Amino acid sequence: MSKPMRVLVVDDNQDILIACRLCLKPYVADVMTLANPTELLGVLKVNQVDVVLLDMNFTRDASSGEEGIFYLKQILAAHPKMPVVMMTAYADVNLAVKAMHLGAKDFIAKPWDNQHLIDAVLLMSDSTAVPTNAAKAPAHELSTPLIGDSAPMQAVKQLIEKVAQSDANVLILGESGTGKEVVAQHIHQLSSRRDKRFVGVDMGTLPDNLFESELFGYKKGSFTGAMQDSPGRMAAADKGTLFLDELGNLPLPQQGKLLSALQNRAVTAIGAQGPVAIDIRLISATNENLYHQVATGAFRQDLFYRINTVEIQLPPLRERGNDINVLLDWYAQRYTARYGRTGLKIKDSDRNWLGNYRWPGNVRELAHSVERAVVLADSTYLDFTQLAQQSAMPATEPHSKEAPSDTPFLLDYVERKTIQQALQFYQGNVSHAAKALGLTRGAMYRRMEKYNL
Ligand SMILES: Nc1ncnc2c1ncn2[C@@H]1O[C@H](COP(=O)(O)OP(=O)(O)OP(=O)(O)O)[C@@H](O)[C@H]1O
Repeated sequence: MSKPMRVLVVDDNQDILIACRLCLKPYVADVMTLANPTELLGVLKVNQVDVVLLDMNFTRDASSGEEGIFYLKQILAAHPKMPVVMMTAYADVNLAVKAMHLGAKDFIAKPWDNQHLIDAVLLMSDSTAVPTNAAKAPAHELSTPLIGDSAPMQAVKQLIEKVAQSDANVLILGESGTGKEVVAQHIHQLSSRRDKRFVGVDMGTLPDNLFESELFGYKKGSFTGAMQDSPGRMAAADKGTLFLDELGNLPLPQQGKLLSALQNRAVTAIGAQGPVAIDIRLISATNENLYHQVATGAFRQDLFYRINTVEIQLPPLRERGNDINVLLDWYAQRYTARYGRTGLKIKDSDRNWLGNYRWPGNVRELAHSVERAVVLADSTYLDFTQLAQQSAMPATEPHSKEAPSDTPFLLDYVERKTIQQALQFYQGNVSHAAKALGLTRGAMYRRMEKYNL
């Protein structure tokens, strides 16, 4: 965390206020909550607030988002530099875009992914430099170590070290949760660009209509609500590293625009007179089969060649042998310390089956499972009972029309099964499955975490 922050959450739903408080408390100095937005300016007057999380709708059943826009304008009129993050339902994304054009720094779709919420808030401590949540200030310490010395991970680490010495474009492939972003950060930190920015962009959640303004930037007055110049994320990464996550989801028209910026090594902001040169190291990642996409025409071959000078394939966790054990210990230590439960141990019998478990969600799933096992632990051992029960559930039951009568939580059962089937249908592609289910990727991950998928 860069500095202790004081966050104000404004939402008329008490459950949301509590959930935000619980989620953010360990990471910030204070989380204030406010159910009545009419008191907002008064609260801001008498309290030091570093970030405001603002709901878009306050009146019961309202969905226009106009209230959120109204209060956003009020905040920015009185505190022009206040970072405001809008909280919006999935269907409100267009409104959220409008809010960002009016000066909001970011938006979070409800239901949110906890890590996304935490990241969005923490990155606001640096929000004056770059317009949105994807820029990370130069850091000399790696935020996450790359745990694991199995043979496939040793090969990956060697490749990381080699490639870090050059400016070659890198494509990282691997299933969801295998650590693609962690690897990208390591490459940056080991490279000569380490003192400059690592700017990450999640292409999977970037709305199509924000692509150009977010990546290439815009000039003040170039469209309604463009109240100040915004450099865009490519320019923000100048001399540093640009990390394009979930690149496989990029629609073809945007692929063309990206390719031309990469070819010309220059970007033209919306409303600008001409291009500005950029010097970036590009790292891309996807869990899509890009070779297949190129073959079917869904991904441009020329763009593919440009981004994959060097390719790093991350093995799934189930193929990393003893790394599972090492990661179990590493995360156990981390979470027992975080929850004040040091001294808890992992039973040998649990280690055995966890070592053979398939870990479809890879390291992300392992980390969440250990955190939950710490929270549920009795006085001696981490409690993996929930994971054991869920992993024993049948993967699919295509011919069974009804849930078993002894299923304790019918809704959860049906939801889990539907998500599982969607994931299977899309061969583990979280973005596609989420889209088919009408969920954001964040909401999808939340459910995958809940059901240990
Ligand atoms: N080798 C590792 N050691 C420690 N933690 C790891 C490792 N690999 C991944 N993680 C942790 O697992 C989680 C998922 O990692 P990351 O976001 O990098 O995966 P990803 O492959 O980019 O996932 P997605 O494709 O879903 O975006 C993060 O919390 C990360 O810190």
